[in-house]
Formats: sequence, C-alpha cells, structure tokens
Amino acid sequence: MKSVERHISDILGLVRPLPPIELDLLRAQGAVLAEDVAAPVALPPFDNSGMDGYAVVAADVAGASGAAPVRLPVAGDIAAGDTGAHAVRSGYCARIMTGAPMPAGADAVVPVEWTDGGRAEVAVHRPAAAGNAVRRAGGDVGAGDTVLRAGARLGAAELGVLASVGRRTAPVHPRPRVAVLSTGEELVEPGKPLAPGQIWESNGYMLTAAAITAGCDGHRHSFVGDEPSAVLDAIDDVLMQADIVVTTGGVSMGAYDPVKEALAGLGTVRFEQVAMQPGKPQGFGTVGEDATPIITLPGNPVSAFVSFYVLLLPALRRMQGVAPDPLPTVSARLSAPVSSPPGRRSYLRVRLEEAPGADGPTAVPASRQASHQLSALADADGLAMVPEDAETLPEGTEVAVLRLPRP
Ligand SMILES: Nc1nc2c(c(=O)[nH]1)N[C@H]1C(S)=C(S)[C@@H](COP(=O)(O)OP(=O)(O)OC[C@H]3O[C@@H](n4cnc5c(N)ncnc54)[C@H](O)[C@@H]3O)O[C@H]1N2
Ligand code: MOO
Repeated sequence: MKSVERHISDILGLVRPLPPIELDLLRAQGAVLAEDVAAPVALPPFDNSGMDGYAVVAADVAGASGAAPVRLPVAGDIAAGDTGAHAVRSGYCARIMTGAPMPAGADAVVPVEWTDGGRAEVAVHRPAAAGNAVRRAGGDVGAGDTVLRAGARLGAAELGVLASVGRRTAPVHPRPRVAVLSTGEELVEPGKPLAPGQIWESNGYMLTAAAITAGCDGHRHSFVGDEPSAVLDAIDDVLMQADIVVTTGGVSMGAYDPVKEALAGLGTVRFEQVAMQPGKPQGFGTVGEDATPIITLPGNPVSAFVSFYVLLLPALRRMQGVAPDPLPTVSARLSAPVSSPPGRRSYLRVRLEEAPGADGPTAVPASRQASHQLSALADADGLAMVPEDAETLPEGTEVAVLRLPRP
C-alpha cells in the first residue's frame, strides 16, 4: 500500500500557488499576501497629541502644583483634522484634542484632567515633562518600513495595517476555489424526507465548510448519482469555477463506483490504496483542458473528513502561497487502549484534555471510531496517529495528535 507521505507529495505535485491578483481590502480577507508591503510615509505622519488637553512649553508648567497652579492664556483650539499652521510660544498654550497636530513651539500636552479646563485661560495644577502625551511622527512606522511580509494571511489586524499605510487593495494569492462534488445514488438533500435505503448528504456540507475554514472559497455543488457519465458531466460543469475539484464516494471496490469508472478512463487520474485508516481508497490527478487538479476522496464521511485534513490541506495551503504544512501536532497520552489495522496508520478521533498538574494533555478516544460514525467527530478536537507497525497501543502510550481547526 502507498504511504501517506507519498500520497501527500503526489497531491502537492499537482498544485502551484495561484497567481497573485489585486483585491479590494475586504475582498482580500482570508487571502495570503503575495508581496511585502511597506509604508509610503511615516506613521503617524506628524507629531500629534495623545490626549485631550493643552499643548504647552513644558518648562512653563515645571513648577505647577495644586497649591500654586500655573495660569496660561489659551491662544486657540486645535482639533483632530485641523490643517492650519499653529504655534505656541512660551507663556501661552493651545487647547488640543487627541490626534490633532502639535503646534510649533509646544513640546508637551497637559491632559485636561490636570487643569481647571479653562477656555480663555487655564490653570495647570500638575507639571508635564517634555514629550508628555505627544505621539511622535514615525512612532508607529518609519517611511519605507515593511509592515507586512509576503505570506501573511490577511485577517482583521492585517487589513487594518494595510489601510493604515494607505492601501485600498492588496496583491494576494486568491482564495482557491474548491468545488465539492458528492456522488451516490442513495443521497438525499437534507431537509427532504428519506425513502428506504437513502441517507442525507453530509460530505458536501462538511468538506465545503472545511475548505472555507482553511481559507478557500468552498462551493458545494449538487450531488450526482451512480451513473459515470453523470459524474463526468457534473465535473465538467464545475470546472469553469474551480481551481481544484474534490469528489467523495465511488472510489472503492463496489460494482457501482462511478467516480473511479468515469475518471480511470481519462488516463489522467490514478486510483490507489493509501496505508491509512480511515481513508484507504484514494484517487488524484487532473481533469479538463486546463488540467485542473481533482482529488477523489472516499465516501464514508469520517474517511472523507480525515482525508481532507491529512491529504488535501497541504495542497490547499500551497495553492494559497503558504508552506504546505500539515496540521500542527501535539504529543498526548492515550486515556484508553486502542487498536489499529496492521500496515495502516490510524487517525483516531480524540478529545484532548488538560488535567491540572499533569505533564501534558491526555487524548481521550471517541467511543465510536468507524468510518460512518460521523457523530463522534463533532466532539473531537484531534486525530491521534497510531503508527503503521502498531496493532494495539496500551493506555498511557504517548501518541502524536493532529490538532483539528475550530471555526
Ligand atoms: N470490498 C471492499 N469494500 C470496501 C472497501 C474495500 O477495500 N473492499 N473499502 C471500504 C472503505 S475503506 C471505504 S472508505 C469505502 C469507500 O467507498 P467509496 O468511496 O466507494 O464510497 P461509497 O461506496 O460511495 O460510500 C461509502 C459510504 O459512505 C456513504 N456516503 C457516500 N457519500 C456520502 C455523502 N456525500 N454524505 C454522506 N454519506 C455518504 C455511503 O452511503 C456509504 O455508506 O468503501 C469500503 N468498502
Ligand atoms: O479507509 Mo475507509 O476510509 O476505512 O473507511
């Protein structure tokens, strides 16, 4: 059987970082920056007040106290956004608001709380040292400084930084468009009644959500039955809107495995058995004129879920222009013995628990570990890996656990 690592690298070989495009900031959310971004000017661009108060010459108020306040005439008001030229000379002050430009000559701001709040004349009852409550030009960022590096994923903070350096758009690797296509004659749209032999379609929702959580544009397409030509038509339909196609179902050994039947004939998709549990039957290759990558995952819901995170996620990351890393791992001790099929690496659904005083987290295996038992997934926050050469592991064994992302 093919190793997990080999299969991951084969899938990685199908994909490249998507060519950068320029997107409006809010459309770039979740995408990955394709170039370093520098500040065109210093930020703040000018010295300004950090508080509401009075711009003064610090030396004038050095002796101020409650018992002996310093009285200064107020020469004028300076509001944030004031573009006029203001100056303060010794013996005077100007009322100033947070964010307003410091007037020439003043070197400190006395917060309004340290004064009587006077409009024409103010009594200052505490000294303010030079530089007090003054935000210096360039105190945040110097002109030409790099504020974000290529490879940064654009979240709220990054978008704020881009806007703060005057960017309206950003050069990004676009979010990969992931078309999710489920197959199976037995599938019924959730919300509709089930006839005997039918089940509600869940893989499409699950994988589309997983793709979106992974920073992609996930699209769940309507599912198709077990007719290979219908599968080919459906793939054809989604190709125009997809950077990668992900199918589930129809890749095993059954008499009706339409994905395998439809795609094997093209000669560009390979079907193999990967040494993992769940997720053994897998296919990968390309379809269509543009050689769009296609990954065919097994239909069992837990198998599809685990395959997505173990096999597909690194490729989606590469398409986004970031390192094709696997999920982060944490080491944990099993709270119960587990078993695993020989020659395959198991990915057991576990809950990670941190007991106070323990020397690390404990991995509590879900009680239902079969590939169709989707309900246990919602309670799991990790996939504990049982090595290929182990058939059982006793309680207390230290295992590597892949941490599942949460929305
Ligand atoms: N004789 C053998 N049979 C099977 C083998 C094998 O090696 N020899 N492998 C088993 C393994 S492992 C897996 S995994 C499955 C994979 O089968 P397929 O990819 O062909 O998937 P289907 O047969 O279409 O479906 C499997 C299972 O999952 C349910 N399913 C499918 N799609 C959905 C969906 N979108 N939403 C919810 N549930 C779905 C489907 O009803 C089946 O129960 O094959 C084993 N068999
Ligand atoms: O490999 Mo299948 O994915 O065991 O359930």
